[in-house]
Amino acid sequence: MADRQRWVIKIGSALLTNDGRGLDCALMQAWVDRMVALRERGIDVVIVSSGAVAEGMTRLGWQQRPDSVHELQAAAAVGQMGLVQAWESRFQKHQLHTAQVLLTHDDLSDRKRYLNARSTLLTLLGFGVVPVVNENDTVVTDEIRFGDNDTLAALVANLIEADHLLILTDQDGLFDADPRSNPQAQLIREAQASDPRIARVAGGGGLLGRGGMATKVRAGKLAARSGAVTTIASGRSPEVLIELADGRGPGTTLLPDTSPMNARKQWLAGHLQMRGRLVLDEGAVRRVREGGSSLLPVGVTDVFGQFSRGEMVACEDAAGQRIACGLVNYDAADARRLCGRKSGEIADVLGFMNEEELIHRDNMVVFEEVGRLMPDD
Ligand SMILES: Nc1ncnc2c1ncn2[C@@H]1O[C@H](COP(=O)(O)OP(=O)(O)O)[C@@H](O)[C@H]1O
Ligand SMILES: N[C@@H](CCC(=O)OP(=O)(O)O)C(=O)O
Repeated sequence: MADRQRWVIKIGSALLTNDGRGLDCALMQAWVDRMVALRERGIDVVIVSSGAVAEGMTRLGWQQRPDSVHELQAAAAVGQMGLVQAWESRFQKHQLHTAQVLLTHDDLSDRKRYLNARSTLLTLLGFGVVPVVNENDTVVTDEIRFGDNDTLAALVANLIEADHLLILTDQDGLFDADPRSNPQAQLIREAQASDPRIARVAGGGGLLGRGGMATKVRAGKLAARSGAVTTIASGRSPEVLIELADGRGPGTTLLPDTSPMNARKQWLAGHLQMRGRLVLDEGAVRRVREGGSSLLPVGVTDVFGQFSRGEMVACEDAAGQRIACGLVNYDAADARRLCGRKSGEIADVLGFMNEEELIHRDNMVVFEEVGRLMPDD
């Protein structure tokens, strides 16, 4: 859990559908081949795929995007079939499965549904499945929609605490003016996601998509809340996926204000409910507080509550004072069995081993570390 990265890759309608001429299956295959290469390098991928309306219009033989909401919803329902078929069959070539995940705004604003969506996505990734997310266009109305998939992708990046949000579009990145109308425009290579100047140069989009650059810049700002770095790049060259993984920087990079790790930890602390408590002995308290260490089972004396692997638990000292909280690598029953045991004994005690620590440092927030109070549980 601690050492694999998670990337959300958002692909816009114009790119995916050959500017509305139909799904570009050859380009999709090229992306899929690179996504499989990313997975082999330890990067799990969630795709946010636009294009349902555009593909639905092609399938229904419509030349003009309709104004009526019901016609748009009907087109999205038709086109969504094409999208999922196309993604599934491209991944099938690599013996991998995809999963369709259709979300609405309500799903992410209701706490219970938010946590359910989070668990489902993480479970899918754990099974080696590639989730393909889109807005559930058939049931949303204007008042309750995300509005564009750039925003949806950023919220998905928050949901799964992604390391990276990659927005693939039809331009090389964010320019200092819209390059469609200003051929002299210059590419902006890097900026703080919160910099108001980038919001000023980002304009609206083309005929098929919705948001243009304005929503992509806003998505970068949203994604930064949970520590994700955003890259806006051209999807016409699928090699950008590999270049990014190599640390080369195509397109425009939008950075969180604090370090990605700190932002992610603050997000975790503020957004996940605590499901249980671990009581730490003095040595573990010291190591977690002062030594910057992960929490090992040997330093845990008691476990309270029912929780699953990957859920948030509180860490307390013997007097009940909260020291930290974090995402736990073992469920409550296994954590109980591991109390006081050395990491080398985990496989003997449980018959398997996920990780040698109960909570990895990267998934742990120590109170002083982020200078804020923990959420209520
Ligand atoms: N400052 C800018 N830099 C680059 N592109 C811009 C800028 N302002 C507006 N745009 C427009 O945004 C478009 C991409 O957005 P959009 O059409 O919504 O794509 P997608 O379908 O990939 O979401 C570009 O084709 C471009 O015309
Ligand atoms: N849910 C819609 C998304 C529309 C949308 O945001 O498009 P885009 O700006 O191309 O990412 C669809 O699939 O058509």
